[in-house]
Amino acid sequence: VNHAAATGTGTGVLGDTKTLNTDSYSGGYYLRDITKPMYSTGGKIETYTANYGTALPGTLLTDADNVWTDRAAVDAHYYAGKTYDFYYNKLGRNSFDNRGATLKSTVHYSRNYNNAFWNGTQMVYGDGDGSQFTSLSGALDVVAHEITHAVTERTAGLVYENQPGALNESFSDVLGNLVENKNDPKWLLGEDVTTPGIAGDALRSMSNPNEYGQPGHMNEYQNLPNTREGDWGGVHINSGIPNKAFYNFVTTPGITKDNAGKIWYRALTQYLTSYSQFIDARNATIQAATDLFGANSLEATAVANAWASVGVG
Ligand SMILES: O=C(O)[C@H](CCc1ccccc1)CC1(C(=O)N[C@@H](Cc2c[nH]c3ccccc23)C(=O)O)CCCC1
Ligand SMILES: [Zn+2]
Repeated sequence: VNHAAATGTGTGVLGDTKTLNTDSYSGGYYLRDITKPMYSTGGKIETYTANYGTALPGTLLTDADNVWTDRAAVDAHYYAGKTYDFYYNKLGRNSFDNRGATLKSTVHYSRNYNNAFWNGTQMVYGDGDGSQFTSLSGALDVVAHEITHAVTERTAGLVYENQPGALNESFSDVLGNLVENKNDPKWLLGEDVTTPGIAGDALRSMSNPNEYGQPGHMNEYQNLPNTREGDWGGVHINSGIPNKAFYNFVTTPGITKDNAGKIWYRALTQYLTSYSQFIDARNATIQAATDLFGANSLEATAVANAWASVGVG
């Protein structure tokens, strides 16, 4: 029997019901989406389970009746599809390599694992310990954050240390929130999966980085050692500065989320390189805004002002 696209239903991490694109192959259903443009060159979205171990990718998930109850898997699969759709429809990019590469996710990585990551080949999600986190694939901004690391790796290649690393982190937070597209005035990151017992908190805030221990201005830049303990020079800490710059830009009257996303994406993919510093990101986003909207446009002016407001340029 050949592959045939099927539509299943599943329950997500937060208990919501979702429609899933699955593959009815050889009598069973596979957690494999073969409906996207990427499939014309063999690309698919596939979701696996590590069965609480650390061997990757683990086992491709199957189901007998196309009603899916593995909540972490349902959301990893559904949110990978949403992220693919955003990049394809809004930014004209066909998967992270722009050549329709398969998007592979693994859930139930290890035990009580309070984190998620892109390992250079695929997305990997822990289930959290139920206190610090719930299953991390339950947040669209987290899923899009991880997939954007893959995009950055294939384009600017910003090295994961010091200022380039903080830019790498920031582009993942920015695209993560743009893909999630919530009406969240605080532009939070990871709010759906952090501390399930506490409402209203998050991992990071782009509107007020200080709320979660991040600097929001160059005069608060944290010079940390380029070691694991130093978060590789504070890539998850100093990202608060470019995050705040983006927040100031996107909340400028007259600036739309779509146009802000196009500018940041064009800077990432056309102008930034491995060792770009914050000042280079300022220049790249001004250039991208100029390319797209003109030298004296509202966009170009607002970008310059946004970076100036965090002490860059
Ligand atoms: O993609 C990333 O930047 C993070 C990848 C972290 C990682 C890297 C290498 C191997 C393992 C894990 C994962 C995320 C992150 O920002 N992690 C932060 C914060 C964090 C999450 N869980 C933690 C547990 C302990 C300390 C910090 C954390 C970090 O690892 O710093 C991104 C969105 C949500 C989780
Ligand atoms: Zn990251």
